[in-house]
Amino acid sequence: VVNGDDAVPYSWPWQISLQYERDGAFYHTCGGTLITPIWVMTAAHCISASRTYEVVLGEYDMSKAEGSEQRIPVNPGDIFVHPGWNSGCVSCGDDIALLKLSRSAELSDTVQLGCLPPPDEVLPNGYPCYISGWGRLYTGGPLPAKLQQAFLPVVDYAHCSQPDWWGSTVKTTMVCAGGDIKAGCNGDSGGPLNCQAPDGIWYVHGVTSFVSSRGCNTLQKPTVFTRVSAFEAWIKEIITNN
Ligand SMILES: CC(C)c1ccc(NC(=O)[C@@H]2CCCN2C(=O)[C@H](CCCC[NH3+])NC(=O)C(F)(F)F)cc1
Repeated sequence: VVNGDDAVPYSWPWQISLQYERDGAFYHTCGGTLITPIWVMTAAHCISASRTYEVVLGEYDMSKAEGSEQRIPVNPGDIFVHPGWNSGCVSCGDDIALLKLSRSAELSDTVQLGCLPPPDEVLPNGYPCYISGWGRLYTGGPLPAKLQQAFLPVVDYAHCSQPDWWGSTVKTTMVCAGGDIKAGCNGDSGGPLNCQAPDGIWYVHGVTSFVSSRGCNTLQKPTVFTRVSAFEAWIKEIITNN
């Protein structure tokens, strides 16, 4: 997250860290959202068939064990990438995947479920949301130890698809947010775009998908998220049938 700040510890308790194994150790590669005690939603582009994954819940400061962490392996056969995903075309959309954990997470003050928005709900321009993640602090920069967050207002499709913004690269199955000095960055992929409804409930409206290859916080290139409300039938189908 570029130009964000340290989140209040465990204030986004559905945020997870997706980690892959290399030489016996695990490394953060993407964010994700716990949507049921045993299912995690992340981005399809975070998944490589050849890797072994683990989900870390109840994480805050990656540099120390704080006692709330739960490390749960993901079995390779329990990774469901959206059938429409094309790894050579992030702008084609469908950048969403579901991971079934090898055991249920224990819910607590530090580990909670993220709520899915009403199906097909599209937020208006300027709606206040927050991105959270352990992605780079600036383009090409380091990963933070502590979970970061940044205020990222929605940029509606009419604005986001303008020629000098994302043009035809953005689709209506995506949500844009930001476009100024705050942005997601590499490593935030798969994480949530958190938006509070008038009744005070937080909903996860986006799965962090892409930023400009010219730099994470490029003006008029808002962070682009998979629009969760466009995929609720698929999410329900996968969870119901597996
Ligand atoms: C023009 C369109 C097809 C297009 C749009 C944006 C990009 N962006 C990028 O390639 C930048 C540079 C590093 C990774 N990255 C990204 O945007 C990657 C997704 C890459 C998927 C493609 N392999 N996502 C992220 O870094 C993010 F924002 F989710 F945290 C690439 C292509």
